[in-house]
Amino acid sequence: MIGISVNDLSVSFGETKILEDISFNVEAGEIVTILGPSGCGKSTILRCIASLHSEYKGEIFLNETCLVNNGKHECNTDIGYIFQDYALFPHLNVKENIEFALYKLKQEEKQRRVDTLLKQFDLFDHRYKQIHELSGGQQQRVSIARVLAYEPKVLLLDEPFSNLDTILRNKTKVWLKKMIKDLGLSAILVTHDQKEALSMSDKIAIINNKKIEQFGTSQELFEKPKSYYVANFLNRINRLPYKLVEDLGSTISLENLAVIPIDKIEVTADETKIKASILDISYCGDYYELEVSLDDYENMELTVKAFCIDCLTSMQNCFLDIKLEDIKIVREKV
Ligand SMILES: Nc1ncnc2c1ncn2[C@@H]1O[C@H](COP(=O)(O)OP(=O)(O)OP(=O)(O)O)[C@@H](O)[C@H]1O
Repeated sequence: MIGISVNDLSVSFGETKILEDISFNVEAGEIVTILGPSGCGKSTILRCIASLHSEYKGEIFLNETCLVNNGKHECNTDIGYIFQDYALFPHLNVKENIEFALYKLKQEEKQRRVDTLLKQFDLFDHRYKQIHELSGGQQQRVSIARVLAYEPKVLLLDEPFSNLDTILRNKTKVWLKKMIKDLGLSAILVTHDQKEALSMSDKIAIINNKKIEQFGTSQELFEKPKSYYVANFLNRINRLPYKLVEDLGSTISLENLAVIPIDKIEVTADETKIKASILDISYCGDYYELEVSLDDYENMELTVKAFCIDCLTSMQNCFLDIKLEDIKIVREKV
């Protein structure tokens, strides 16, 4: 199995610096997700690892082997790159797309490998179809099968679910994660979808302002975010007033912020709790989302979830139960 090390990777396009001193490791067999907003440089990291972009500072290792940063685009067959738009060959059918990179193999071995993949990816009955005759989900399966055909040890996945609808997306996530683990591959997934990152990854790197703001297991980042940016990226949170935290019996220094996930605030009829005015109620199916303002804390506005509206004393006011143990203290800036 192959692990990946990215050490002090910096990339500029012209005068504009996109990435600065990016370092992280993917242990053999791990799935690591790079998470960040559009344009923050996620795909650029993958492109550097795949040697599709070679003008960078820093070093990238596959196990002990340094990918030589010599300005040349060299194809490394240990690495499989699954593109956001699938990048299939439109003039070839499904089978021809999958066998494209296997030209060095003997016909018999090529046939065996392609047939196995066609069956494994549920594409056997579609093997002679042209790419435009396939659904988005089928095209995506062809793009993954085509890469797995040459048996890479490392998979780079650039937003592989972005063209799929919600149902297919969820099914494909489970399937792809199992396949990566079963084959013992190391994988780097790029996404801007926090739920996808949390459910797919062993570890997550969150990019902010050219750098990795936090790197760790999904659980670490979700439960112990270092900064407001990380907390806000992974979960829906409210910032709480300093005075409220003090009134609950704790203290907080001025360089820190107190935050709480929106679903950790309980809406109650208990008048001894924190009084809030209701600004808006939205029906969200299995819960209601309330926009409220805190009457005793400079009318700071919060978003909270209520699971029924019978619990509201009126449609104008409600009371909020906020527990100290649910409050996270994060740094405003790392
Ligand atoms: N070849 C290039 N020349 C100039 N600028 C580029 C080039 N490739 C990427 N960029 C710029 O670098 C930045 C990072 O691009 P990149 O595609 O890595 O972002 P991303 O985080 O993957 O975005 P998205 O989530 O929208 O796909 C963007 O501002 C982009 O415009």
